[in-house]
Formats: sequence, structure tokens, C-alpha cells
Amino acid sequence: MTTPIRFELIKTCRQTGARLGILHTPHGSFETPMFMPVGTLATVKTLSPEELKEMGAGVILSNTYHLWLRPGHDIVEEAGGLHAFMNWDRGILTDSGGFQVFSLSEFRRIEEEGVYFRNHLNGDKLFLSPEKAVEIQNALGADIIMAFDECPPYPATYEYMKQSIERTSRWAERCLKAHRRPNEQGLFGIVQGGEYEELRRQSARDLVSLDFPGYAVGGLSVGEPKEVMNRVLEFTTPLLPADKPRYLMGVGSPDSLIDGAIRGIDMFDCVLPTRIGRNGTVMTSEGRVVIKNAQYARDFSPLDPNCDCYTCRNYTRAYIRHLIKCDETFGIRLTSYHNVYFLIKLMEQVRQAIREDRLADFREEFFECYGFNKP
Ligand SMILES: CCNc1nc2cc3[nH]c(NC)nc3cc2c(=O)[nH]1
Repeated sequence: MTTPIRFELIKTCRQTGARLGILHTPHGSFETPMFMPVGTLATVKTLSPEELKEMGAGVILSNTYHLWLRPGHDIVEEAGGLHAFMNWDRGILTDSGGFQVFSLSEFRRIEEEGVYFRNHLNGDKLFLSPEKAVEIQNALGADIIMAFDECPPYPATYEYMKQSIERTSRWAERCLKAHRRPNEQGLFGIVQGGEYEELRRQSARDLVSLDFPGYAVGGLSVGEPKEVMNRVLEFTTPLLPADKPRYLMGVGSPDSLIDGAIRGIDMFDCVLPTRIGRNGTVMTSEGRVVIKNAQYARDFSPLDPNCDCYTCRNYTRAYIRHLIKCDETFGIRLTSYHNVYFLIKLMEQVRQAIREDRLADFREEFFECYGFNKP
């Protein structure tokens, strides 16, 4: 079977072990480590495909659960798939809906066959199974689709986690069997196991034996301390094939992106840049700026003096503060544009540091400048 997703390992950073790679997809090839902007409802909120392209976005995410409910995967399929529907001709990854079921719907019942829960919009009873999640993603047509898994809450007992990962492995096999378009869409397995090394090993062993074209590390960025995430990555990524892409779901903040790349992660996604952008918080090379603060009322400097994005080249903190205070839509467009640009450019700097075998030095400099604590 010709897999549509291929990971090309270019080099490994001598200082940290981080990887520089190229992710080849049916909609283009993109360097890794990469940050993938999230476009839950088939749009990266407030930004156009042209703006995403000009800032260098390669792969963006859309959300199976949400698109299943609205507009319905049948309408997207009729449009010719997500790329045609949203006029995006680069890479698209869809998640499988599992996470939303666990995070959006308080009522739910998990059975072997799948999950029973309620539509978060109107309370209707719903059912998602590995087969249904793959059917929806086959209709949406993303280049990378995700297995249907359970992302247990943090913390979870060893006993609960063990039976959960064993079911997630059985679900992963059912996803592979249900996948109708393996030559056009790469199905990634999701490793679970919480903070338990033995369970991460068991989950990774099960999934690697099924030979997926790529693997995600799931069950993280769910409220655990950063040290726990880093420790889990340290003993999980080495269990995954070096010639396959590794995707850390739901991450993240600038420091977590750097620390994840150092621990062998190639792909990241997070709603952070557009979500905090909508309430007027921006990431800058000197730390976070909450633009509504009175201190910026007469500050005619750019959001970030070291940024060359459209927002920072053309508008001042005072002006953007004014727009946000007045609830002017253009304001959140400017903050969202800058935040997505910031993370995409951060990954460019990470890739350059890997080329120069100095990612640990870069981490030091960035943390110093950004104001993160050292360890
Ligand atoms: C593809 C659906 N499955 C799936 N999505 C996830 C999405 C996440 N998003 C975050 N933090 C914001 N952690 C996540 C974990 C998972 C996970 O373990 N599984």
C-alpha cells in the first residue's frame, strides 16, 4: 500500500536529539518540527487562507465532531471535501472527535462498541464509534486522520488507565479496518497510558505493531504539570519508530513547543494563539502582553518590537488596545494574526537551531527573554 504520508528525517540536533524533518503529504511537503493552527469549524478563526499561507502555515487542523454536527460531513463531501470547501490547498489534519466527546459532553457512557453522549448544542443523544469516526473523516477528506481513542481525564488510576488503553488499542485496529481511503489519507494511531511508563510501553507496542503511517502522543496537555508532560515524553517518544512522524496533541505554549521538540516531537497543534488572541492577550518575544491593560493606552510601539508580521509592521499597541476595548472585530484579527505568526516563526527558529546543533542554547536564550523559569 502506498502511504500518502511520508516522514523524511533530515538530521538530529547534536545538542538535544531534536529532529529536523520533512512531512510529505498529498497537499505538499512541510518542514518539521511544525506548529499546526487549529481551524475547528473549517476556519482558523478570523484568518483567511491567504493570510495563513503568507505566514507559512503548512498543515491546519479541523474538528471531526464539530463538522459532523455542523454543517454535516455529507455537505463537506458534496463540496468536494474540506480542501475545496474551505479553499485551503495545503495540508489538513482532522482529529477523530474523541476528545470533544470527553471534554464537551458531561453526560457520556463508554462501551466497547463506542461512546454514547449528548450533542452539546441541542442535547440530542449521539453515538460515536471507531467506524463512525473514520467514516466521517473519510468524507471530510483530510490528508491526516486520527484514530478514535479515549483520552482519560488527568489524573486516572493505573487500573482505569490499563483497561482504557487496551480498549483504545482494540479501537485503533477497528479504525484501520474501517478506513476506506488509506492511499489518500494517512491514519495516525494515538498512544495513551497517562503518566504510567508501563502502560505507555504497552500502548506504543500495540499501536506500532499495527504499523500506522504516523503516531500521536495523546493524553497530555490535560491539566498535568509540565514536568509530568516532559517526563512522559522522555520515555514515550523513543518507543515510536524514528522514521514516522510524532504528533503531540493540544500543545501548546512557546516553552512546551520547544521542550516537546527537544524530546523528539515533530508536530504540534493548539487553539492557544487564536483563543487568547480573541481576549486580547498576545505572545511576544518578551512574554505575554494583555493589551487591554491601561499601561498600553499611549504606547505607540508595536505589539512585539522583534516581530515583522503584518500586525507589528502597521499597528500600535494603543490602536489595538482601542479596538479590543471597543469590541471591534479588526482588533481580534490583528491579535490572532500576530499570535499564529509568532508560533509559526518560533518553529522556524527551532528548526534553524536544530540545523546549527544549538537548540539547548536557543532554549536558554528564549526562556531568558520570554521570562520563563530556567529548569
Ligand atoms: C483525535 C482525538 N483524540 C485525542 N485528542 C486529543 C486532543 C487533545 N487536546 C489536548 N490539550 C488541549 N490534549 C489532547 C489529547 C487528545 C487525545 O489524547 N486524544
